Amino acid sequence: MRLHRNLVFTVIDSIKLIFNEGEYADKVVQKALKRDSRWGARDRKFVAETIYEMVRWKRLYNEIAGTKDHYTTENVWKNFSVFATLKGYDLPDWPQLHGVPERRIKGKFDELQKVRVFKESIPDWLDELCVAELGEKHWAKEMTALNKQAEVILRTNTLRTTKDVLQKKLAEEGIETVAIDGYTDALKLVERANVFRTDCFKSGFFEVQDASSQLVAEYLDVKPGMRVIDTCAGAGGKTLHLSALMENKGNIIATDIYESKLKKLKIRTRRAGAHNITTKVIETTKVIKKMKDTADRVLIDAPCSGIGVLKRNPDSKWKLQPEFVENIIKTQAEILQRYSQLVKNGGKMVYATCSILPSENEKQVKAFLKNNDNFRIIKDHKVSPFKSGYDGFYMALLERIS
Ligand SMILES: C[S@@+](CC[C@H](N)C(=O)[O-])C[C@H]1O[C@@H](n2cnc3c(N)ncnc32)[C@H](O)[C@@H]1O
Repeated sequence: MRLHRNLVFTVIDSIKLIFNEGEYADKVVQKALKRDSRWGARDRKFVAETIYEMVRWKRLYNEIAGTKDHYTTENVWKNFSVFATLKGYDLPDWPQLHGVPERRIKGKFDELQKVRVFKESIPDWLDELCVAELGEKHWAKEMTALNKQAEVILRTNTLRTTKDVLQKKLAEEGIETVAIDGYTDALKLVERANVFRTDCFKSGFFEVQDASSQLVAEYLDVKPGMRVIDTCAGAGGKTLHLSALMENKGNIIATDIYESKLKKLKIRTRRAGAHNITTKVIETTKVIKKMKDTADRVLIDAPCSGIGVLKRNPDSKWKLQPEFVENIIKTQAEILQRYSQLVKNGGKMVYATCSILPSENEKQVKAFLKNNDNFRIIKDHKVSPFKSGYDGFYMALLERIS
């Protein structure tokens, strides 16, 4: 396999932005892909996947290359040479790649496979936390799954089209997809492509949304005509899904503490043709108080550690801090308590996270039920990245009974 100069230089520049400037990997990848409009699908795949691989395997590559956390251009090239050697690329005769110790790299890689924190390329504290929460055997499987590359999954917007029509139209635009068993509206891309450039996207025929995430809105058991409050709506991935499930009838109030996120939701709402969504920024507790006891359904897609989506956001491994996880667990308990008050008697609520830690999931629900005997749990569902092949998620369906 050959390496192409302009693609590799794009990767090197991107890695410096992520590691030295703290920029988000997904944003950097998006920017990198815009660098040269002549790049074909294979070039784009190389750039995106190499950036993600170098972020994902940062600790392992650092250990092999002997590089530390400050990424001088020289160190980034060293890490890249580890990547290229392990992936079996022929190293070209470029000055930056002179004297790469290929045999030593392979030997060190084999040696490090015995130590999980290097083998899986993960910070010590995160490994310890997950072992404590899940047990070593379970965590080892999840970690391996979370280090795989994320696939691109679309959710058909049934307000605009059907899954079959979408599949045909995307094929006409050169994008092959397959349906996935058990996920009603999902289509999986056979090969990575820039779906945002398609006419299908511009026409609002789909949203990009992981398969596991597509289970959450369905779990809420909404019906057309209901009053639904999506409390942590963000940019509205699940709000839009709720709107489609409600066939554009009824009323969805999408709230968040960040106006900027709700602004993005408004843009997406227009493209999707969703007419039953209004947005409300939670500036004070009054916003919530006014809506007390009014909702048929409440979705709490709570802020979380994001450990279930490390596959999609490998840079979170390096950005996440133990204090953040501790604090977010407290926030989740508060949010669950506060927003449960929106549910009217006989109404239902889903508490969901994209984490696989029991302390963010079933333990939160258990503690909530202990303090709120006016709610009962109907069911819950843990989505394991290892078993499903998609993101890790948790969802619990609760009902207000008095
Ligand atoms: C997991 S994300 C939501 C993702 C979104 N539901 C989607 O499907 O695209 C959690 C959201 O909760 C918001 N948030 C954090 N604290 C909050 C609070 N106290 N009340 C409401 N929203 C909050 C964050 O801004 C973030 O957008």
